[in-house]
Amino acid sequence: KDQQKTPLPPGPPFLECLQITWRMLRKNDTHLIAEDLRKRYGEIFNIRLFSSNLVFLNSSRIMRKLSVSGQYRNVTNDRPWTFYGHFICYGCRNVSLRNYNEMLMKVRKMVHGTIKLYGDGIKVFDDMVNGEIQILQKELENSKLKASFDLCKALKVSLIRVIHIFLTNERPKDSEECNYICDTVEEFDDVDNEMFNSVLLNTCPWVRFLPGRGRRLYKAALEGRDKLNNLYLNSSIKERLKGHGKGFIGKILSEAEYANEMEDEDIKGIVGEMVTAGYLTTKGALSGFFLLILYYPEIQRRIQEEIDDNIGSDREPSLDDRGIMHYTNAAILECLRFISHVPVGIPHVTREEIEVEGMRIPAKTAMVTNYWSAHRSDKYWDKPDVFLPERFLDDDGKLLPSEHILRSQLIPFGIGKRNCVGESFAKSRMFLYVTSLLQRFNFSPGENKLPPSDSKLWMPNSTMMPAFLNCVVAKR
Ligand code: HEM
Repeated sequence: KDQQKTPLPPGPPFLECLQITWRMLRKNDTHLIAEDLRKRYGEIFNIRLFSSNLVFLNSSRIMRKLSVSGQYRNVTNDRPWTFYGHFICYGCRNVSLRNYNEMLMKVRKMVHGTIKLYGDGIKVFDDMVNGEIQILQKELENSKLKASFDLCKALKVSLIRVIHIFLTNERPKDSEECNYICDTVEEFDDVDNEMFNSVLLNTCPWVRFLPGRGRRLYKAALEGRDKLNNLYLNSSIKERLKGHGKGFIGKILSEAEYANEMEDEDIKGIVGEMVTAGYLTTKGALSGFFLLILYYPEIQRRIQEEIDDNIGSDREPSLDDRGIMHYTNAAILECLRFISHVPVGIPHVTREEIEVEGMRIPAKTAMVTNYWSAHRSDKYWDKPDVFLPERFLDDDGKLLPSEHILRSQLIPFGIGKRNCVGESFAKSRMFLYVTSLLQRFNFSPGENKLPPSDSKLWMPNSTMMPAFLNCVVAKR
């Protein structure tokens, strides 16, 4: 009786819910639909589908309240069932698709500890990434004769190489090995992404037994997964990497052996996830950043000025420089806000019924963390649809401190118990790539048309990135 008194969050009427769901399935632009609905219904709304509910959380305030505050956090951090998690990730044995329990906390702690960049010192990380950036720089230098260079493609190879070194602590031996690694990672990522978004397989898992698209996709995902496992976790590589205890795989294998709690499937799930999460998101972030500076040459010029004044041209940028590069940091933060690379995050699920701000969210309800609206709402941001790094600077041109109210609205990596474990890895690579490339090159639009500057107009995907990025690269 009491429950009936507390209403569900507001939302559109039943027929409109059906139309909305159909559009989400067809176009995958959940973030844009959700922003329209937020304007009508506010920070929490509900899309009702027969007996189930899909609740949208549309501001950092409400996401923080539900995932961080003690009253809620133990019951709002599970994940929904997905075909991908169940059939490809060995029954959700990676990090992102596990439910919130003691084992997840242990796995997160282990991954955090292993991913911790500065465990071996900033210098080791600088050297690893800078070595790869130098290879990319050489490629860019050779591109000067071409009228238009596909920067997306060059970044892709470079970032896959970084992930490979991060995992194994070894550089690819030669171009043949590098091509094989790139092909394997890309093949896995493409099919992984498609499968993650496949409505057909997520709603009707039995189609994997029938001839047709669903079965083909399922088989391709299994093949991609096994090829990746063979690349990184075959028995001789495991032996070698565990032996030197370096790189993510070496460290996690030693940790797992020590803790004696992880099975082969856990390691495979986690390593596969490091490849997809570690590569795709950062590729999206960097290609988005360089697209934006092609549209805003003034911003490119100001970053270069800051590099010239603080780092100069005689040495490579280092993570130690971050503290003095206020404008560059502001531009990176603004890029993360403006694009919202993972616009609707990974859904959370309630374990028990909860009441929040006079609304009831039943147990087992999927909650969509709508980062897009959190970053584009005019309630929290002045001119939200304008790319404006200055918004993160104070009157003296210094970066606003992280506890500043405006900075607390920016949550591209999520917050609370399920926040991104790769945040510092992603931010560090962004800083080094941006500063190292702008130190040596000017980027300008090429002859071909560019994708639109506003990610609102890009092809929607679970990780947003421009489809291509043709530009002219000139040595400074
Ligand atoms: C610009 C780059 C990146 C962005 C914008 C990003 C964003 C996110 C977001 C929004 C979430 C979901 C948070 C939630 O559910 O509340 C997440 C989770 C996660 N991210 Fe990232 N991420 C990035 C890079 C990375 C990297 C480089 C790695 C690994 C090397 C990584 C690994 C993960 C993992 C394992 C999770 C799941 C955490 C959990 O469920 O407990 N991410 N990320």
